[in-house]
Amino acid sequence: MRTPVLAGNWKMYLTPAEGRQMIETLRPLVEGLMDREIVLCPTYTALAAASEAIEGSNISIGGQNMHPAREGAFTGEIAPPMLKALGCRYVIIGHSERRQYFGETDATVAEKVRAALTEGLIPIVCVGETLEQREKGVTNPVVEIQVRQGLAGLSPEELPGVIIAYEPIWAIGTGRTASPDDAQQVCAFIRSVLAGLADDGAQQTRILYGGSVKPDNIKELMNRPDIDGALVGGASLKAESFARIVRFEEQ
Ligand SMILES: O=C[C@H](O)COP(=O)(O)O
Repeated sequence: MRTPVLAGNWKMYLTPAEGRQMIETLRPLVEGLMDREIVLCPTYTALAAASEAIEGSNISIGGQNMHPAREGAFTGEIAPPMLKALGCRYVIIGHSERRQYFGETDATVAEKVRAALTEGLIPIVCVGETLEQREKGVTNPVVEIQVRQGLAGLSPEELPGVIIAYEPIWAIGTGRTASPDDAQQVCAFIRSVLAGLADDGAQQTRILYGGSVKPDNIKELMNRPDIDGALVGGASLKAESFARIVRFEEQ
């Protein structure tokens, strides 16, 4: 039995005050839901306010990225122990926006995954194909390379400590969601790739879907056997819509 994960990625939105307000509104709407993990990933500057605002609740926080080193002369970067010190339990690694705009590769993803696990952070590792790759019919090989290289060097025992987020790039922020069946197909394929790395571990590893997840499609997505939750962008900025997603409630 895999515990569902509903994670909100605020990207470069919400100031500390706006983030705090969002969490204060969210808390009563998701209170008592202990059978799922509820995660918010604010900007670095909103992490401290979010950390205070979630205290005593069933909501956790995570970083959107981090540097793999524990410290060093890396202007503008944030180290894993700094995320930990702010109360983060999770960290998103290799989001397609990081890969597209900031030159992240499967090799840097692998380095960061290792650093996150060493620090006791749960990495949410993002993979997914472009529209061009989907149209060429190469989704599976593209995703397989990202999974294998991004998780390179992990032992079979470490695998269940990682969360994979399948996010087709063409579905991010476009309002165009992969159909639940298409998303299920790729998530099942990812699980088969994981099974090659760790037989039992693959059954325990959570695989999320991301890309225009909304209250009106979450239920259908969660009905699929290999989709264990969602990584939500736009719809996680408002407490009401994120709460509906967390509760698997259609509008
Ligand atoms: O990290 C979240 C994804 O990029 C999905 O974003 P979206 O829900 O706005 O499409």
